[in-house]
Amino acid sequence: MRNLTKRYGEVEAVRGIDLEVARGETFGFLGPNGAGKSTTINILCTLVEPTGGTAAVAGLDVVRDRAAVRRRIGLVFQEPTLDGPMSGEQNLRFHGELYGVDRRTAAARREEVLRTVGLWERRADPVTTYSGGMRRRLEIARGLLHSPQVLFLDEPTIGLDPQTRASIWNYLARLHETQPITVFVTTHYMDEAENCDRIAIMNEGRIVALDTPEALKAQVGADRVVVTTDDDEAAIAAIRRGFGVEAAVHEGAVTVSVPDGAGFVPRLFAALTAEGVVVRSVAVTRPSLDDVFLAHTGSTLRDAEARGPSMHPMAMRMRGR
Ligand SMILES: Nc1ncnc2c1ncn2[C@@H]1O[C@H](COP(=O)(O)OP(=O)(O)OP(=O)(O)O)[C@@H](O)[C@H]1O
Repeated sequence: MRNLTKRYGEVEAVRGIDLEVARGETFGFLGPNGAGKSTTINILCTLVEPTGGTAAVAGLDVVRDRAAVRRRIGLVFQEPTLDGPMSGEQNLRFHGELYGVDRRTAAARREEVLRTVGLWERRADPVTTYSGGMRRRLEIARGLLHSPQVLFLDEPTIGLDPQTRASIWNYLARLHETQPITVFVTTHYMDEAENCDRIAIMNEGRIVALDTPEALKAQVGADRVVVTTDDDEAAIAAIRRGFGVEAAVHEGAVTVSVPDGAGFVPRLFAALTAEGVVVRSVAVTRPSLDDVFLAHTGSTLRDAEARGPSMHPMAMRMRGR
């Protein structure tokens, strides 16, 4: 994307995005409701034309080479778009015919994607008998059927229980082992964003943060080390002398902020023991992606999740077709 913009009348939904996602990358797209994520994905999927700037997917311009882009992408929406009375395999067969999947290889390809998402044994059962997680996995299988180079997932696990969400990410990880597919995913779940190679946080039409989850968390600042001792005053003095940092008692425990908590703990132990201070417990908390999100957008991911999904033009538009 190069200086990508999209304006809806007075609303500047996307305000000049520059972004490059590498082949084979799992890229997470986060942001509060109304940040412009869906608009951006809609442009990449050729469902919406940009007002300005350019975007290319798999090397092809999303405006000039629209049909070619469509053949190279797979889409998984929040809104279910499966045919319930048909079996899992029939759904895939139907989709394969729509997408012109080669008939000679179609059956083998169906088996491959159904095995990837763990639904091969249930392929003949009507989709109405599938659980929510199984349906979502079938949608992912369907998105993969025509061997896309880029898979777009718009909140693929919303409304699913934590175990099922984890299993879907397992399938996505397994997918990466077998094919060099690029995955572009929006999510409101912090733990899911952790699975991404890199994430971008969007706010008010702009990308406000872009890096690996680890690097983003490191930018937020220090780890917090919380230690309970038999003599907090002596501990605080020892930390000041030994490390030149100020510790303080919060909620009954000595608390200190340091850049590398895990590396600090053994040295802290040694210093306190040398001073005759007995350490009862030590805990290290690292900055979470929620802290990152909060720092950049002024709200937490959980706030964003609690507000729920707003209108999703991509799913609405596709259903309307
Ligand atoms: N078809 C449209 N017509 C007019 N305004 C729109 C349209 N689609 C999106 N917008 C506006 O553009 C802005 C960005 O919306 P968008 O749906 O891209 O955000 P989002 O980050 O995907 O949010 P959500 O997480 O709620 O889906 C919002 O102010 C929205 O109201």
